[in-house]
Amino acid sequence: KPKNRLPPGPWTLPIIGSLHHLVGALPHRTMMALSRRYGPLMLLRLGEVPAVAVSSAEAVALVMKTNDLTFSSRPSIPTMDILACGGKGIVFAPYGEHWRQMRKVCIMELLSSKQVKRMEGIRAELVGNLIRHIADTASTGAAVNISEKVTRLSNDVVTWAVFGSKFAQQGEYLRTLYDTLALLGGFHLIDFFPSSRLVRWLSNGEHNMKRRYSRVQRIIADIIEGRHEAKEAAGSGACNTNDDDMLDVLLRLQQEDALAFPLTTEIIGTVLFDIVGAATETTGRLLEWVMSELACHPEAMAKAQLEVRKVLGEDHRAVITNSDLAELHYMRMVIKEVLRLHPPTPIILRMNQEDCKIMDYDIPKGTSVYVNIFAVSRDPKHWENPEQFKPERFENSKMDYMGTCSEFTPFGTGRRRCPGIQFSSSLTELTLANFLYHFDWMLPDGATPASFDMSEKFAFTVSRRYDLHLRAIPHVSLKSMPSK
Ligand code: HEM
Repeated sequence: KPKNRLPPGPWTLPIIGSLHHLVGALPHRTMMALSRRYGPLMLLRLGEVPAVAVSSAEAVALVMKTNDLTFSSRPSIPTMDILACGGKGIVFAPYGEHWRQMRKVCIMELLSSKQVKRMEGIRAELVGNLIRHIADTASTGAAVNISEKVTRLSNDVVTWAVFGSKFAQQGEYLRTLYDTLALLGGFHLIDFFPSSRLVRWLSNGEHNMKRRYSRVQRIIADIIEGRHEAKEAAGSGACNTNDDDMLDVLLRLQQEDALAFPLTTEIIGTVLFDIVGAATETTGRLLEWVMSELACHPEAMAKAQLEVRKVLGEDHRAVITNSDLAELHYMRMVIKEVLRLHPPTPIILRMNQEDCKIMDYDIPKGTSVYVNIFAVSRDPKHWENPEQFKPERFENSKMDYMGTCSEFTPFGTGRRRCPGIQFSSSLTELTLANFLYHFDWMLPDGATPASFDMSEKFAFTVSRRYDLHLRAIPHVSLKSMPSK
């Protein structure tokens, strides 16, 4: 067999390969810098694991569109495999019949337009609570920790969508989920030397992950048991499928037993973990970066505020709902520009199920593929002044984030594209419109846009390194804040 022609890559060391280029750095930025030197397809040897980094729109189109089916699996990584739970969920599951079934359930039942609509009143209530809380903080003259508030808001919305209103184990469930996700974002030697028994013996990454994940599954099993008991106590007359949260929907499908792969408690627990994990980290991060960029660009902030206040009227509207938002074109351009500069998941993980040739290079079956969408959406070949925050670049442009344009794919593209776009956009737009309508925002004392720290922290998603604190000055009279 002729020798494979592999993509070029940075110099390697014995045993650790290219790991020394990446350890301790922000991987999306380091990979971007390396790819500018070695090309849009770059071979990395992460310990004993061969990986290819994809860093241009042309390469994204070939990998995620032309060869979508070939590259629609996820790599097998020891700590991640524990969360994949033998392929029972969605996010980490390898491509196959089981994933296809769960993806269909996700799109048709859990994240359907009906479910997003069902959450409308709840979103408005939770955003209203936050606006009131910010107004209270503003009246004391203290700064608001935006990072913390938007993370909690997105947690509350998604847990409500999944489990209904507050449930007894919510605190414990979210704490364990966050611990598990934090562990996933960490560095584990075993992920780079999966065949080494010595590393497995020395490293505690897998052990810790198993312990935390089994706690998550136990809590879910308790919640499900409680739900069954409550249903029995309420009797059959209490069924109203219009009010079903995601757990109710899955339990109904379990009872109907019409799926090719019957839903077990473990499968339900895995899917719900995937959805809560995928939703909370990303939407909170996006809102955090939107407010950071606007605070550093007062002219864009003023323009967005003017638009919201003009479209919604200056008559001190108390509650803004999703149906009010259709005309907020500039605000949507701001969101796109932030997704371009700060995609919450800057690297998408894929794996090819077959040998494949891309740009004349061979990508052997089973290679881990790191699609660096961060590098792609800052590529000077496609973006003028790519490092500059300029929402106006989307003016008169048809470019959206639905995966049609390979140079801008913050939600991925192809078969594995994010199924939560509508869920996420409706919360992002509603929250931002309320923030802009009700308050003027200022950097905390002493900070200027030029000196403001915008450094990043990578842990699977990219957040601010330091929480964002802003001072809120109510724009409308406090009397017109959404009432309790
Ligand atoms: C700003 C918000 C969000 C961003 C930027 C984002 C981004 C992404 C990306 C890049 C992927 C991988 C796509 C690929 O492989 O091509 C993904 C997958 C996924 N996302 Fe999101 N996401 C967001 C919000 C959400 C929300 C709110 C939910 C659920 C309520 C969600 C559920 C999922 C699921 C289940 C997958 C796995 C899909 C699969 O593997 O088939 N995401 N997301």
